[in-house]
Amino acid sequence: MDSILDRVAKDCGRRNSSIPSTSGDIFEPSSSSNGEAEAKLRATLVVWINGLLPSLSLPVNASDEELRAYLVDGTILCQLLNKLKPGFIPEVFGGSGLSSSLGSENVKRFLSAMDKMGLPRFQASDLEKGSMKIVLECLLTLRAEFMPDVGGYGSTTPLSRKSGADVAHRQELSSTHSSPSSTEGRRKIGSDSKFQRALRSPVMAEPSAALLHHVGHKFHEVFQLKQGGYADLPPSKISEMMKSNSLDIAPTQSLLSVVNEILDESIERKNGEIPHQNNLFKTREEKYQSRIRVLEALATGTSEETQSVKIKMDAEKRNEDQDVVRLMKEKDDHSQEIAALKQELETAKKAHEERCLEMEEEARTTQQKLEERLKDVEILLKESQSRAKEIETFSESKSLKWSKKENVYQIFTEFQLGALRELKFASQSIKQEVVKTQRSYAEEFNQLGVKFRALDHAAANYSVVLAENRKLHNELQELKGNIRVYCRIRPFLRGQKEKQTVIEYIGENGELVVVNPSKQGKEGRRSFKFNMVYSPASVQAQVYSDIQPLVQSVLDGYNVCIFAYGQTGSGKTYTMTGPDGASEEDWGVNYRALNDLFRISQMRESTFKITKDRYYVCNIYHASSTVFLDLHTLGILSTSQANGLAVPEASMFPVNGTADVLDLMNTGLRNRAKGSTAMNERSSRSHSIVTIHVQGKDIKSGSTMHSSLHLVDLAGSERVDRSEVTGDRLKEAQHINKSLSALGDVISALAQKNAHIPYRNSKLTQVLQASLGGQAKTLMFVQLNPEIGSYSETMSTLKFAERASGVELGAARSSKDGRDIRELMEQVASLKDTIAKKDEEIEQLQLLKVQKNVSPVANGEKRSPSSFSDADNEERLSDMLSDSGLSVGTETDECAESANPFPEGYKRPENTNKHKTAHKTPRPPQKSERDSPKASNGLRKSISAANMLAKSTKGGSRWQ
Ligand SMILES: Nc1ncnc2c1ncn2[C@@H]1O[C@H](COP(=O)(O)OP(=O)(O)OP(=O)(O)O)[C@@H](O)[C@H]1O
Repeated sequence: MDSILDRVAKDCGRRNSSIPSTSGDIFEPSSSSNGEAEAKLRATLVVWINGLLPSLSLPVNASDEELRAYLVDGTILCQLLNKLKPGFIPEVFGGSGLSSSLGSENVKRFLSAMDKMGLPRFQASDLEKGSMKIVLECLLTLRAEFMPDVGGYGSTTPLSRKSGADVAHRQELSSTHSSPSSTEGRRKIGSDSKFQRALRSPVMAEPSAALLHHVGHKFHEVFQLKQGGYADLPPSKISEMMKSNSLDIAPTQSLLSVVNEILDESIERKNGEIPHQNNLFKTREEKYQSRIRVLEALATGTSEETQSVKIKMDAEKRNEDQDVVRLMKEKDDHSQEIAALKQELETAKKAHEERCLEMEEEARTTQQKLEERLKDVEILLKESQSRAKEIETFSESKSLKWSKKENVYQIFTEFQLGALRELKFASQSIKQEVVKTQRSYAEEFNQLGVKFRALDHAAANYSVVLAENRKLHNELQELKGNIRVYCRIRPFLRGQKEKQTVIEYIGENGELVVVNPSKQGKEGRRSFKFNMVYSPASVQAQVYSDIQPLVQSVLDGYNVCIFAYGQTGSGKTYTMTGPDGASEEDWGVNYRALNDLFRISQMRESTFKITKDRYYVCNIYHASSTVFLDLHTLGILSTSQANGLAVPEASMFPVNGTADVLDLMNTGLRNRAKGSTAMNERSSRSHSIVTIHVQGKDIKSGSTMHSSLHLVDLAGSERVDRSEVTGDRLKEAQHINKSLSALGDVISALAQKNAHIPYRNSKLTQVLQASLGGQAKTLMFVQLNPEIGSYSETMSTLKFAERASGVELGAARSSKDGRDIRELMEQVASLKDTIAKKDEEIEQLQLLKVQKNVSPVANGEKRSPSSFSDADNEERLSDMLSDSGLSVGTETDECAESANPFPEGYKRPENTNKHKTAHKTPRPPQKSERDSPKASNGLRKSISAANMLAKSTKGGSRWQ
């Protein structure tokens, strides 16, 4: 079967001379060759394609192969179709270098689109290498489909003159009519146009005109009146048409065209639904074709032939009628089917419309939401934009700031780098210097090491030398027998408001600086140096630990005297005894010393036997009365007595331990006179002397030892104006001061090494004579009150102490290990000398006496020895004995001044006369004295002289 193109080409060729062309380009009379026609056709198509896709600018005279080359990848085909029917092929592969697979995919899509539209198509292989005719035919069909005005195979209006917009407009119209609501209309239009096309086709152009002319427009009327498609014609109409002989006289071509159109429409309608009918139609088409050919032959053939043909045709016509009936029936069936389908379509359409409405509603809501969201987003966007602007501004200012800072830092860094360079330079030079210094330092260090070693050696030597010095100094002190002076400063008392002190400095080596509050600068300062100075913070144990060796030396046979001196309230009793009701910790020197003596004597028991421990307490009141615990006779005896006692033996009590001593001491303390002054609430109004007398024997050597320990707490000196005392208390104070000044005189005399030491000026000095003038170890506690108000007393106390520290007593001597014999020997020797001197003096006295006895006679005032008063005699004798080293205890006028010198509860000794006599009686000569004939002789002489004198006055002697 010839293709449309062939037919067109043939028709063109057949009629090009007789039938003038009313159409456009391709139907113009050709040069009789198919090639030219094809070329024209191609050109027309190319122009059309270029019109739709101007960007392509395909060459108009492109050959088959050239066109193939353009179209082979299907891109242009798909684009063309999309142009005609937008979005019909959703995805088109394109671009240069498109792969063949994608190209073939494009072609496939184009072909399937053609199938969908029910348009004839070519095979993919045709495009690749087959006949381009089929391809061009297909494109022509496509053009005709979308551009009916132009026509399928030709156009009255050249395509190139039609704008793309017109085409698009038509397409739009077409698509508008193709909406579901106007499907029918579209079909009608489509059918109508096809029919019109068939009528207008070049094939039909001339015959149809002729036919119309010959058949009196019948056929034309039939088909012109037709509205809608052939399928829509009612069966009655069709049978009417079939029966009418208008068809018989209708030109073959017209019939053929109509049949073709009907078939096309049928195919169109049934496409996809009844594929097998296509074949049927095709067969039928062929049949008609043959019939047409027969009819044509008839038109030109003989009458016989016509007859036979007519018969044949009648038969065929009958068959055809039958076919028509059958077809009509089929058509009815199909109509019913179509109605059902229409109904179905309606329902589907309704459902679809509902769904559309729903979807529209949904879309509206979604749109609203989206709009709201959009608004929100817009607001957000605005905010973000403003924020972004802000940030931008801020960041700009920041960056400006940072850049400024950067500049500053840069300058600073540069400056620092410069400084660093300088520093590096400096550090290098310093390093060099350091290295130099290190070297020199190392050298110096070595030298220093050498020097240090030498210094260390010297220091070691120095400490040795220092220790030796100290030892030597002590030994010298010992040898010199200086009175040791320990100064103790009382702390401020509780409740004392004024706490300004006169003590400025306390040195470790006994230095003390006192400042005068009324004087400024150097003048107001006075420094002193003693063996020891105790600060107010010092405690009893510490103080005692320093004097302990002294106490121990008592058991080595030394006489020791410790006495406390100071103004009233300066802490003498505190140091010597301790505070009232003292605990063991607060015990004073007295308790601790006694305790030690007993402890050490017990420890030495195996080597040294203590044969006699004696203890007595002596209170000197008003410096005139002496109270002994046993109320025995009172008297101050010679310090030269072998037992070293200055009081009679009768006053001694044996003690066996500390407890006994404590009892005795407490009794003594109770008996001690006390009174309250403005300076001290519990002022001691008497001197208190505690004496321990020790006698012992060395078990090995058999040598004997006797020694004594005096612990003296003097009554306080006081300025009566400050102590505000009156009456008896004033007298008391005056006496105390007197006895203390007597002590001061003795100390001064001793310090100045006077020949005459006025021991006898007071009882106190007489009692202490052995310790102050003898070869005893003597220690004085100088007590100070640090108050500013006591400055003058403090100064006089310190001056006194200074004088005392200068007193040299000579080396202390122990009575142990025969020393007493040596001492006695020496004593004897000196006594011998003294006695010799005294003998002479006595002789002189006797001479004097004789002269006196003679002179009264001569003067007429003869006076007997008995005419000397007791006092005169005692005085003279005492002086004589004192000068000769002997002392006689006398009860001076001071004693008489005291109305009742005994403390309460004590009675004056009964044997007053005896007492008086006794203490005026010279003591019996000692054994050593008796042993020495010369001494005893001299002594006897002196004693006899004394006795003689005594007898002349009182006639009694203690040593009788
Ligand atoms: N070192 C000290 N530590 C604490 N208190 C002290 C010290 N020395 C003295 N005292 C206190 O000072 C006051 C006076 O002391 P104390 O009676 O011993 O003086 P004194 O010199 O004996 O006086 P007086 O001569 O009038 O008898 C007392 O209350 C005593 O307890």
